[in-house]
Amino acid sequence: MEVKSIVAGLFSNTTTNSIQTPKKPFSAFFVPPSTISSVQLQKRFFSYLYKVALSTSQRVCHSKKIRIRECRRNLVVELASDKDLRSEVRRRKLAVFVSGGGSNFRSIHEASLKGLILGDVVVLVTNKRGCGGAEFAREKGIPVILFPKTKDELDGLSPTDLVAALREFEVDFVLLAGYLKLIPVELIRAYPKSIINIHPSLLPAFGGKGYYGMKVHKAVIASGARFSGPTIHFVDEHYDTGRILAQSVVPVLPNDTAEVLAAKVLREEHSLYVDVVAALCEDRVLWREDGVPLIQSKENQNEYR
Ligand SMILES: Nc1nc2c(c(=O)[nH]1)N[C@@H](CN(C=O)c1ccc(C(=O)N[C@@H](CCC(=O)O)C(=O)O)cc1)CN2
Ligand SMILES: NCC(=O)N[C@@H]1O[C@H](COP(=O)([O-])[O-])[C@@H](O)[C@H]1O
Repeated sequence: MEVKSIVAGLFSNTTTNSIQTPKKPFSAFFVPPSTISSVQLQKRFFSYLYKVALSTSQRVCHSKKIRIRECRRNLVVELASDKDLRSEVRRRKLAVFVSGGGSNFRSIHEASLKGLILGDVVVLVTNKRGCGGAEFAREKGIPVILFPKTKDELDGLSPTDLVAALREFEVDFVLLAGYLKLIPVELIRAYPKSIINIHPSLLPAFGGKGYYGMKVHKAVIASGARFSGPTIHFVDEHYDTGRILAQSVVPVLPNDTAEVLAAKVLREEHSLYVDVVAALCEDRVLWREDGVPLIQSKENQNEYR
């Protein structure tokens, strides 16, 4: 029998929307408060419960851990999988790559500060030291790295040095957000299934070399497409050909200009990117056997999208 049902049995008939208290105390352990102090009683109760749960968990649910915490004068016994405990205790470290204003970067940073993302932006990477994203990072005390090294940016890092720098920052995930240079194979090999990019169209349409920024939205309008929207995908060696992870749809209206469409898509990007990064940091991205990545619902572990 799974530990959860044993533990639930301890709290049968109690309402689930309040801190649970035992309905049928253990006669062997439940000594009327008049005999011993309530603190001693609680300690004895916790100890018993922990032994029961632990022994059962060792027999039945090796992947589960018992987390017993005292809530006011009552006991709440919860089951947490290794994954829950790990994701609960370890915030992920994020590197964001930008080339422009950085509104997606700002949105992710603010979501992190609000606790919507179980991770923190620990470094910003850009090919344009004066861009809006880099300025914002400096204002927030986030280190800025220049990449790549070019004739305009002699201080830029080489691919090898970039990988070393990201390792130094203990980066777990790399998020491209308006970065306009090709990510080198050295970084892709160093961070397998850990680099994602947001693109402002429904890939595979309107993607690839030459498709960035307003060029994308102008092409969508000119094509007569009735829908557009952002795509978040894993990054491989080529532009916009990595595995698609998430998309969101935006209607293209007959009198939409490229600028109007860009604004609608960008708004959708901010929401989608925060949701996807939150899933990444909570280990809710899983890979289907045919190689398609799926996002597990936070509310229902049996639902994916
Ligand atoms: N290895 C990868 N690197 C990058 C990817 C990727 O999927 N794999 N995505 C891009 C972002 N992007 C689309 O989402 C993109 C960015 C830039 C270009 C492009 O054509 N760039 C021009 C140069 C533009 C400039 O320097 O101003 C070019 O290469 O000629 C296409 C798609 C980020 N990196
Ligand atoms: N192909 C890459 C590309 O076009 N990326 C796009 O650049 C913009 C960056 O905005 P931001 O700097 O405000 O986040 C975003 O719309 C993003 O989808």
